Amino acid sequence: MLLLDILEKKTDDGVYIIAEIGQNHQGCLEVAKKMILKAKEAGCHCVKFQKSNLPAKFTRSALARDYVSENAWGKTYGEHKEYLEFSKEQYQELQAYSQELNLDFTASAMDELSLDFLADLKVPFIKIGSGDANNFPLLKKASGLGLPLVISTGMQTLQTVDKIVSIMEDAGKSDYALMHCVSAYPTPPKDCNLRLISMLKQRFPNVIIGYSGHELGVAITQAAVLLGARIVERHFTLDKNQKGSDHRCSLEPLELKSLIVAIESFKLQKLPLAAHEIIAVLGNGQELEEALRYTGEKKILPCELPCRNKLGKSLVAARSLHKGHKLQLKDVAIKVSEPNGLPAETYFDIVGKELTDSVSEDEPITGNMVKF
Ligand SMILES: CC(=O)N[C@H](C=O)[C@@H](O)[C@H](O)[C@H](O)COP(=O)(O)O
Ligand SMILES: C=C(OP(=O)(O)O)C(=O)O
Repeated sequence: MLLLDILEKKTDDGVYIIAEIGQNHQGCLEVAKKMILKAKEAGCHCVKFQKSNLPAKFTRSALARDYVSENAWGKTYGEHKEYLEFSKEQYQELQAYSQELNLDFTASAMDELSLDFLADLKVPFIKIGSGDANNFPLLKKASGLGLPLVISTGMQTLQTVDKIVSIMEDAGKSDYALMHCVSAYPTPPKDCNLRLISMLKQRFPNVIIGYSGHELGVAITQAAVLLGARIVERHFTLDKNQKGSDHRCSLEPLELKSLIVAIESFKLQKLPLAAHEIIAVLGNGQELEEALRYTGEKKILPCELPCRNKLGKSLVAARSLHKGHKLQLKDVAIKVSEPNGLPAETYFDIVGKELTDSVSEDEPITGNMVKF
């Protein structure tokens, strides 16, 4: 199945399934290849990795901070992330292997250099993860690459989602999808907020809506499809008990296969179903009911705050700036910063605002440094 056929609305049949290998390969190329093969055997259409250029994605102090966690692959967060990054040659090898298996191969671009990297690799589409959904310059650049985009919306407000759509519209882009997502690992069923899929479909009738899930099990993702999600992304693992932050909320091969078989059995032309019809189809479980309960507007949920604080993007100084300086866009970069600065969605709001304090290059621009 081609993602583009769904994005260009050439078919109203089929759900495109992405196995998010992410960093569950444990930094090992052979494990990554085995995962690609298992994803193919499970019936996926695409395998996805995460691509970062570390100094472009993180500030120096975010990379230097100690990473004390049972999931750490290094003493500092930078060493941990470096351990999990593949080189260009390794990407090429994984891409060639996926192509042999007739599987789409791509990654999320977690900074502007990684966008260039993936465009050079000629991936079939680029994923923008929730951590960059409020990174408006990255979205603008991505919208100009001539490649389809799949954009997640976890840990963001409705205002930010509206802005993503207006950036895409300004670029004349129609080959993109929005993924409903809640950035909590694992996401408790009551926070899955699945009805936001219907809200997104209504609000943006010309945009394909998908679901990137981080909950345990497969029933809630099946419900997402019955609500009309046309793209599904789930983290994938060979063994949930391995070391690593994402394994627990990932699907093992047999579970992923069972999800795909279930999705293939749905009569997509008859969708979307209402919440009570979904419960009738999938069975009456408390978790499903919680996930389908109407919770109102799209907002940043308390369960997403740990992820937003750890991996959300902030405004940082692109060069050292003095107190009294009036900020221009070229003064500001967007990175994961420790401590956090102003959230990335304020990027355009700070133009012309005066700094009340000096700030060094690569340090966060915080709210109390800017005269609003
Ligand atoms: C928001 C976002 O990027 N989330 C990603 C996709 O879901 C995750 O895979 C993170 O990369 C992962 O959880 C980070 O774990 P650690 O911090 O242990 O490397
Ligand atoms: C963070 C990512 O995705 P999501 O926000 O969909 O979990 C990603 O694809 O790297």
